[in-house]
Amino acid sequence: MSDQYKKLAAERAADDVTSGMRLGIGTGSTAEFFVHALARRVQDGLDVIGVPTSERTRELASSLGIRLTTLDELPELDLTVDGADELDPHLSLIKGGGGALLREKIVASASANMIVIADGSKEVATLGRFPLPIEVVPFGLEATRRAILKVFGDLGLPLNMALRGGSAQPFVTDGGHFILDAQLESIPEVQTLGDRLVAIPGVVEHGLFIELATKAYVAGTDGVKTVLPI
Ligand SMILES: O=C[C@H](O)[C@H](O)[C@H](O)COP(=O)(O)O
Repeated sequence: MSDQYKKLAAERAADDVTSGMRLGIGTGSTAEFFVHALARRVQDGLDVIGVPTSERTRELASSLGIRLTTLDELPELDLTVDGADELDPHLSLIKGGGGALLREKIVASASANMIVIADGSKEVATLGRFPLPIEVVPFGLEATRRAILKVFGDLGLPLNMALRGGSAQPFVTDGGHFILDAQLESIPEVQTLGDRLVAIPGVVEHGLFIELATKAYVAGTDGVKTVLPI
């Protein structure tokens, strides 16, 4: 069922794309529906150029005939369309469930607008039910882990964090980093937490996307609704 809603939201976002746009193209199962919808429009003559947010998305978009480039070639984009693991009424997001948060955040930050596409299960009043992905450099992992836990302790958050993939075979991101997933239950102060995390030297990025999304299409039994940040 949720696949059907992901597809509906993705197709609505594809309708917003106009010829000449420079597009950031997201990662994940919802973004894949967008790539397919966009490819159909490209086959019908839509002229766009895209910057993918992961190798996975690059392969899919390229195989479907979408013209691609890199952010170095095209450092300013008109619109990024991407999924999310959670979105709140301010359109603050948790992203990175698929491990692509770093490139996704760089691409979204280089875009004038960002549309989030999601099924209704991703909507929450307060972020935190979904484990927060934190991308870290492998060097000094244990020291970085302790520094992160210290931040959680200072902010009264649960000290509950796991290395994605496990220590025997950690998941490695496109950038060659590891991911720590923090089960925080509820994050009342997203900005404070984000600021404290990026101040830790071993932290590359975290999955909190704050003031990046300009609109969301959220699909459910009542169809697709447009959400603007409050
Ligand atoms: O790293 C992955 C991305 O942030 C995804 O956009 C996010 O995890 C949502 O993925 P999905 O659309 O598969 O639920």
